[in-house]
Amino acid sequence: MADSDRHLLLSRIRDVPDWPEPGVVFKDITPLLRDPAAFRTVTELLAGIGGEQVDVVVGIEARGFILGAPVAHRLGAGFVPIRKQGKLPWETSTASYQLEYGEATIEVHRDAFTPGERVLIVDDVLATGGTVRATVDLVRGSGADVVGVGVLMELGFLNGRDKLADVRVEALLTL
Ligand SMILES: O=P(O)(O)OC[C@H]1O[C@H](OP(=O)(O)OP(=O)(O)O)[C@H](O)[C@@H]1O
Ligand SMILES: Nc1ncnc2[nH]cnc12
Repeated sequence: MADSDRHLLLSRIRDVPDWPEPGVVFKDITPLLRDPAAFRTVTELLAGIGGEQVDVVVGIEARGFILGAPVAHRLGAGFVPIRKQGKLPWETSTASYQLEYGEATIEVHRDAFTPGERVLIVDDVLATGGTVRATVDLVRGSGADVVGVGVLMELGFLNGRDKLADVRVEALLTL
């Protein structure tokens, strides 16, 4: 990434100390989304991680939807939402995991993928890696192939990659 792009993105991510609980420094991307140049830059760079052979982009609720959908559009791919428990209307596959601040369960529709489809997973933050690990397992469990994971930022000190040795993970920024 160009230095100018890196500086632009870093300048649009706001640290919010002690949110949602004491001891967590929350990385707020709303200033980045609000800035057309920064938003477009992130979308283009994440699409570049996928390359040309992506059939489906998976976005993880909620911030992964905001980044994943424009990436899918740009790649000419479909979009599949991975949602928090209880939000999807049809039959689902489910996975649970720990977060930096709590615990969560995610779901995907059982017919979301065709076996052999090439999937790019998109999210805003890789922290402890639990969310992406659960997502990779859901996608693979349906018979699709994960070609990579693209995140806007990785919180390196939380060692999320330790859970993801079997998948290609690209972060635009490492903090
Ligand atoms: O690597 P991990 O430790 O699993 O954490 C990363 C996840 O945490 C945040 O989502 P959150 O569950 O807070 O949901 P939100 O996007 O709805 O705020 C973030 O958007 C990632 O999805
Ligand atoms: N510190 C953090 N900021 C924003 N999103 C997160 N997801 C997990 N940890 C996070």
